[in-house]
Amino acid sequence: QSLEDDMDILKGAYRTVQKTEDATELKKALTDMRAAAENAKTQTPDSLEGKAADSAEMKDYRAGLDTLIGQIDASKQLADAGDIAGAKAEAKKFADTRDANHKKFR
Ligand code: HEM
Repeated sequence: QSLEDDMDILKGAYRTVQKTEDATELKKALTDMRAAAENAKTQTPDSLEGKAADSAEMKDYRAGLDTLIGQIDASKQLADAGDIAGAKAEAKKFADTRDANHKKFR
């Protein structure tokens, strides 16, 4: 599963997170997003090709994904507690993390 595959999964599942009011569907989409973000951490983006895994740039890249994973977990906790509106409000923050990291690494 390539980084592009991971990003395509993030895109599709994020759309579901934003659209759905169904708790089961919401939780599944968040779980799918988390797995894709975890897999993306094992990859090297084209923009960082040749950088060592422990380089500052690669650490910054993985930190961006950890920020997203933290937000996904916060949203999932709210969804698990039955707070669908809260989970969706938390999920609005994903877009800031996406945009900031796309500026740096895409
Ligand atoms: C909700 C969060 C995010 C969504 C929906 C998203 C979505 C996407 C999409 C649709 C693409 C284009 C994929 C393609 O070419 O087929 C992409 C590319 C990319 N994204 Fe994201 N992204 C998200 C978060 C992030 C984060 C947090 C990072 C890094 C920390 C990141 C790094 C990248 C990079 C590096 C590319 C270019 C892929 C390459 O180098 O081949 N994205 N993203």
